[in-house]
Amino acid sequence: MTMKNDTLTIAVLPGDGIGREVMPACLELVNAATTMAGAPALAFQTHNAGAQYYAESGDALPASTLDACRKSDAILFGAMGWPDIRFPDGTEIIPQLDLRMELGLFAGVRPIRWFPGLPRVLTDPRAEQIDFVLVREQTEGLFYARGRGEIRNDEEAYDTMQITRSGTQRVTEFAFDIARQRKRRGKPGNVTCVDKANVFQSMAFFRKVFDEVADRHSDLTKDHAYVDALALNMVKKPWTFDVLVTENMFGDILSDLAAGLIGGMGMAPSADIGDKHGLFQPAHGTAPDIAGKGCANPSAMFLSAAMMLDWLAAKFGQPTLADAARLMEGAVEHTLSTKLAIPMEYGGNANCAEMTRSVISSLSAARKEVA
Ligand SMILES: NC(=O)C1=CN([C@@H]2O[C@H](COP(=O)(O)OP(=O)(O)OC[C@H]3O[C@@H](n4cnc5c(N)ncnc54)[C@H](O)[C@@H]3O)[C@@H](O)[C@H]2O)C=CC1
Ligand SMILES: CC(C)CC(=O)C(=O)O
Ligand SMILES: [Mg+2]
Repeated sequence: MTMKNDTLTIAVLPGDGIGREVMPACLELVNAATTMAGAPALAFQTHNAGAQYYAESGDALPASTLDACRKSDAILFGAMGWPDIRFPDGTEIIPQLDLRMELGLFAGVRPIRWFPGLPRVLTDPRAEQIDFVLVREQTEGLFYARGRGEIRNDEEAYDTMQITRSGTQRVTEFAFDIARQRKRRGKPGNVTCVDKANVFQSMAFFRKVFDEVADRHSDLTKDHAYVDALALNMVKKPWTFDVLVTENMFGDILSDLAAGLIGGMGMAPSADIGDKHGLFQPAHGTAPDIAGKGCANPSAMFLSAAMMLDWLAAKFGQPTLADAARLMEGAVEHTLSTKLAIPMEYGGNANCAEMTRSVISSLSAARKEVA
């Protein structure tokens, strides 16, 4: 695909809570990195959505915002939701789930890797080798129940899990693609199907379709794990993981557990990818407990934006955008490994503004390392 003109349009949705704090920091860094890399200009267009906007306007995801997301080249998303702001039926305002459905963002890509300089949560020195990708199905699974669940009476409530052949095939194919890309960089080239096929028919079906897809990828290996044992091994030996693929709800839970392995949500980026669209957001939420204090770690937002630049580089054949992504990752790594700034999330003194300043000032060092 070629670019329509010289500029790529990025729909920016800061959202709520710390989403509004880490987003401006991120735009500053992306501007600095793309300029340094000589990459095409990105036009950021900010749009309203989220719980706070709902409280002001009565609309959580305006049609104009959704339309802008559809028309944009990529979407950069902070975080949305606020426990005290709810729809009249009591449900939480989480427009990101609507965006996933509306834009067909079926693959939640959640890489977890340890960065030199981070305090080790796990005592085993092999924890420094943690580097795996969790691929979460995002358009069905147990989240299918959203808006469909039923509290039948004061004694019973029901939610339904949906697993389809097409939904499982596409996310599994996606996971094998990632494993192949990683294998080229020396990783094992293995995909683990994470399920609960010993109990649920839906999960046995997920595993069956996974196996059919795996048979088409003889250059890669596969295995299976029940989600409970997988959770155990995620804590005991996460350095053995390569690519994991799983259902929506399991993926939601495991991705926060995975972030815990490297010390917190502030280092956990993610990408929501579909056939046409890509939305990039940290895996964390709006963090009401720290919002407004300026102390959020913006690194997950930075690393999510780097994933966006890589995705745009591949989509539009613009390698300088990938160069900018390497600069951003390198700058985060340099900041942490030299202890130029230690995020408050990790017991340091660097608030969001200080982390941002340090990462931007580390771009030059990252450029020397990349060269
Ligand atoms: N993708 C999204 O927009 C998501 C939205 N949410 C929404 O966010 C709200 C809060 O949810 P929680 O369950 O509290 O999850 P959360 O991810 O917002 O926070 C969990 C814990 O991690 C900490 N944390 C998260 N990001 C951090 C960062 N960048 N730097 C330092 N510490 C960080 C928070 O302070 C909190 O202690 C809810 O309304 C929820 O629905 C939750 C998860 C994802
Ligand atoms: C608010 C949630 C539904 C979203 C979430 O937790 C996530 O995307 O990880
Ligand atoms: Mg989550």
